[in-house]
Amino acid sequence: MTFGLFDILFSDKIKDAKIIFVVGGPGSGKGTQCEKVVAKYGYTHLSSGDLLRAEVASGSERGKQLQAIMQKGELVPLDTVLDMIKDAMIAKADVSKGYLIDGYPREVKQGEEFEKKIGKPCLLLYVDAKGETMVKRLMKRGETSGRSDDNEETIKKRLDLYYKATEPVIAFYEGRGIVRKVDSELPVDEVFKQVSTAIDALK
Ligand SMILES: Nc1ccn([C@@H]2O[C@H](COP(=O)(O)OP(=O)(O)OP(=O)(O)O)[C@@H](O)[C@H]2O)c(=O)n1
Ligand SMILES: Nc1nc2c(ncn2[C@@H]2O[C@H](COP(=O)(O)OP(=O)(O)O)[C@@H](O)[C@H]2O)c(=O)[nH]1
Ligand SMILES: [Mg+2]
Repeated sequence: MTFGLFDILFSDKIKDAKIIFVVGGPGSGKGTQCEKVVAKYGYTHLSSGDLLRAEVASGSERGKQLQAIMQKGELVPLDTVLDMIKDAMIAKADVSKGYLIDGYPREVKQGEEFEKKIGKPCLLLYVDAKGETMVKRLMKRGETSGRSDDNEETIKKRLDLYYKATEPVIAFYEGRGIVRKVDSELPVDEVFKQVSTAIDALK
């Protein structure tokens, strides 16, 4: 691997910024909590799903391929998501004191690659809700979201993949002592109190 001047400047800039992984099942409330963190703490919110949907919306050839994968509830190639996150982080590097990386890592390998190319997270916020709760919320969101993956069949696949591939991510970072679990069965503001406690504890 070679490092260009650009990479050195980049790692220098984000060295002091806090990186928070926000992990939880589909529909658990990650996006909802991240918006509130942005409002209170001024962190930069980067939703990997939103970045991918923006690429799809651009109508590019790459977007078409992504759309097909997302429609099936599968994971897009690791490098694709990571490059998008990295570019978005660079774009905000001058103004950002912290980053919320929402919906990433989806599997342990994604976390390892992120750390190699970008940096280490200081916290993993685990947004926890029951499977039936998540399905209910997504079906409801699907009435208005316009998201082609908010349908019963794809929701089931996303949930299966979450339990299989993403839950091990939480165990992996528990080993490092940086996981804080919030109970997303509670009302949004109660969940946010737990989120705030976890963020306030960062030094
Ligand atoms: N790191 C990521 C993030 C997203 N995706 C793809 O993008 C889709 C939508 O991602 P996201 O918006 O994060 O959806 P959910 O996890 O279902 O979360 P949300 O509750 O925000 O809908 C996923 O099903 C997957 O196909 C991916 O492959 N890799
Ligand atoms: N009742 C309740 N609904 C919530 C809560 N958090 C999120 N929701 C709803 O659940 C749906 C999914 O939330 P979202 O933030 O998009 O979850 P994400 O898929 O994890 O990003 C949305 O329609 C939210 O309004 C919560 O704490 N309580
Ligand atoms: Mg979301």
